[in-house]
Amino acid sequence: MMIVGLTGGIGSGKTTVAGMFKDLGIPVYIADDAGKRLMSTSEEIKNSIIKIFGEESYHNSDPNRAFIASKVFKDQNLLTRLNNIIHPAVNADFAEWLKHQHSEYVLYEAAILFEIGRNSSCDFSILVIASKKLKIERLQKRDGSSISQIEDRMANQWSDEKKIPMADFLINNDDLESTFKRVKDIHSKILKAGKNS
Ligand SMILES: CC(C)(COP(=O)(O)OP(=O)(O)OC[C@H]1O[C@@H](n2cnc3c(N)ncnc32)[C@H](O)[C@@H]1O)[C@@H](O)C(=O)NCCC(=O)NCCS
Ligand SMILES: Nc1ncnc2c1ncn2[C@@H]1O[C@H](COP(=O)(O)OP(=O)(O)OP(=O)(O)O)[C@@H](O)[C@H]1O
Repeated sequence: MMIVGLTGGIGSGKTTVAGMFKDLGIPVYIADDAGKRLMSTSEEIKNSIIKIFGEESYHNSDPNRAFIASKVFKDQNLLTRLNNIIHPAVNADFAEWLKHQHSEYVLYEAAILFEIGRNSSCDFSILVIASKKLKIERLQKRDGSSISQIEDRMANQWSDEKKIPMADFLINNDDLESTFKRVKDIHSKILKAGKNS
């Protein structure tokens, strides 16, 4: 089964795009959601996080995400340590999930893909982009985030300029109608590539 990686900077619209593939019948694995779930259910992850960030990082079994975010997006070394705890657990969870899927291909959606070399285990990669102005507007509307909170996260992700040449398919997520057209176009190209291989 083919694995298609879907990524994009914060607020680019990757979850919105993933939903469009889901509507076309494609199984979608959302790595950010899996990471969140595993942080709340795995004692091993919880203990490793508390070791680094202290007791304030959890309230019982609930991670204090705002507290952890306030630390890691200001300190690359701490973010790498957090990634090193969560990513192997997400990879194992994805491998297990994949065993139960029956489709020509599945979509693996993640905030960081190229940054951690995860694209090398994908058959194709899709990058969602939008202008910085649009991303900030959408995030402020969705989360009420401040510009500095958004910029801290952007600083920990590669720029679109760096990622664009690495992606097999690009989606410029301006308006939903043209994005859905592009999704259908990419979907048929992936299906065709699968038939020809
Ligand atoms: C730091 C945490 C607790 C903040 O939680 P919060 O609910 O505020 O954010 P959420 O997880 O919904 O992510 C929102 C956006 O932040 C950015 N972001 C999240 N993790 C990362 C990361 N490791 N590197 C760069 N940007 C990131 C992305 O643009 C993402 O879409 C959380 O993001 C986290 O645990 N991140 C590290 C693990 C990870 O890489 N997760 C993503 C793929 S598994
Ligand atoms: N083409 C679009 N037109 C208008 N609003 C959009 C469009 N695409 C996405 N949005 C809105 O912008 C916000 C961000 O989109 P979405 O959550 O899909 O982005 P994301 O890349 O997954 O974000 P994050 O990086 O925070 O996980 C959402 O509220 C979504 O409904």
